[in-house]
Amino acid sequence: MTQAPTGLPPATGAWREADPAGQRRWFTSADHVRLEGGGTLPGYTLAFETWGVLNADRSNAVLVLHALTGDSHAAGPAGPGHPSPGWWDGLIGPGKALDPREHYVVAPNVLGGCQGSTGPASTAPDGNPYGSRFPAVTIRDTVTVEAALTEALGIETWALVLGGSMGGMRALEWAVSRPRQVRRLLVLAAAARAGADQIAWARTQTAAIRQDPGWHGGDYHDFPDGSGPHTGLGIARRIAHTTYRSGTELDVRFGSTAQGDEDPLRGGRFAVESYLDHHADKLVRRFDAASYVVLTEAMNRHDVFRGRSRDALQRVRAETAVAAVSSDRLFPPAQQHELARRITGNPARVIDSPHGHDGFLVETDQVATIVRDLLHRTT
Ligand SMILES: CC(=O)SCCNC(=O)CCNC(=O)[C@H](O)C(C)(C)COP(=O)(O)OP(=O)(O)OC[C@H]1O[C@@H](n2cnc3c(N)ncnc32)[C@H](O)[C@@H]1OP(=O)(O)O
Ligand SMILES: N[C@@H](CCO)C(=O)O
Repeated sequence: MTQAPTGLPPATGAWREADPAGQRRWFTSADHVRLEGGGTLPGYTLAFETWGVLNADRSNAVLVLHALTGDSHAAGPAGPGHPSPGWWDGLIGPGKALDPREHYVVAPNVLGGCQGSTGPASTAPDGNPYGSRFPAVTIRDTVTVEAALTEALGIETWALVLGGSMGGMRALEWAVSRPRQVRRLLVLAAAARAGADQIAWARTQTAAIRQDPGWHGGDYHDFPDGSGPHTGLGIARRIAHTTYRSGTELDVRFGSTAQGDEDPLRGGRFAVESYLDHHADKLVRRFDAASYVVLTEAMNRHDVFRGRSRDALQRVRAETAVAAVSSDRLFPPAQQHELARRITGNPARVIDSPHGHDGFLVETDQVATIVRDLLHRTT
């Protein structure tokens, strides 16, 4: 119950051991957190998974940060609490770019999430779900609580911090706000701040959730019938998933083909509609709509320059790589080239992929090459 996973005593907080069959553990802090937007949390829990062992001089720790609907299960097979295999299984494991025989890999579930960390569906101190009372969080807030987990794990400096999309925002914020703690940095498919186009797509999604009669102002978590804004969340996912893939990919894969023996002339679906329905159904089964809103809005507020000088990126001390996906229409490569130039003076690496924004999840071989190159650079 109070044993730190590395065998090290936690500086603050308490550890709770995991699913008996899984690797997931929880770090709980009773520290009161003051959030950037003015809200507060009277303590919090972060779920996380680890692979490998922290070495004697604590120099081999790697922080892996997930995207919007990801979780702490970055690697390994599906199992209890994890209906899918790890989302970066191609990157983490023996013989892979992040090898647990060499690295101590840590993957926390984000604050505000719904896969073990404190979020709107969690129980507040009064015994009821936070629901609409869950405060607004920012990417900086997520880093603040991850820094507490870092300290509790006995890690002073990360050998590498990496992530894509929202994970890339978190990684960048780590390197800007805590430059001495990040020796290497990999930002994939993310930008220094959210742009109007990303905020606009996000707004359409959060509006779909909030307009669902099941939303009830965000207070639906304890309805005994399990009802909630499931339709709105499904619509949000359909919109989002379209932005996560390229138009060319969708055209090549699906064209205007009908789904199975359905007839679009008689109310049946096109194959691409069925594909989006499938992704919507899958997300609704595994994700909380209020977490989706909280985290989407955290991404909208991402801005490493807020309250800092225009030279904020000059704070980064890490050996840095920024990577773009060639067909990303949500975070277009121009954003990563600009970010890379401002940190390193060079353009971003480009992952050649037809899969759009999701390329950072799909093209693990190319991501692995970038990780290996970065790890082997001398600093
Ligand atoms: C359960 C968890 O905890 S997962 C948490 C971590 N997940 C994430 O971070 C990201 C969430 N997932 C995703 O974004 C994407 O699914 C990715 C990027 C991981 C996978 O991308 P890809 O491998 O390219 O998969 P793709 O987009 O082609 O989708 C494949 C699915 O669509 C289904 N599909 C394909 N065509 C159709 C169709 N015409 N009609 C219905 N379904 C279809 C496939 O059967 C497959 O289903 P399955 O995933 O249930 O096996
Ligand atoms: N498809 C991924 C990436 C989003 O940026 C997710 O759902 O988390």
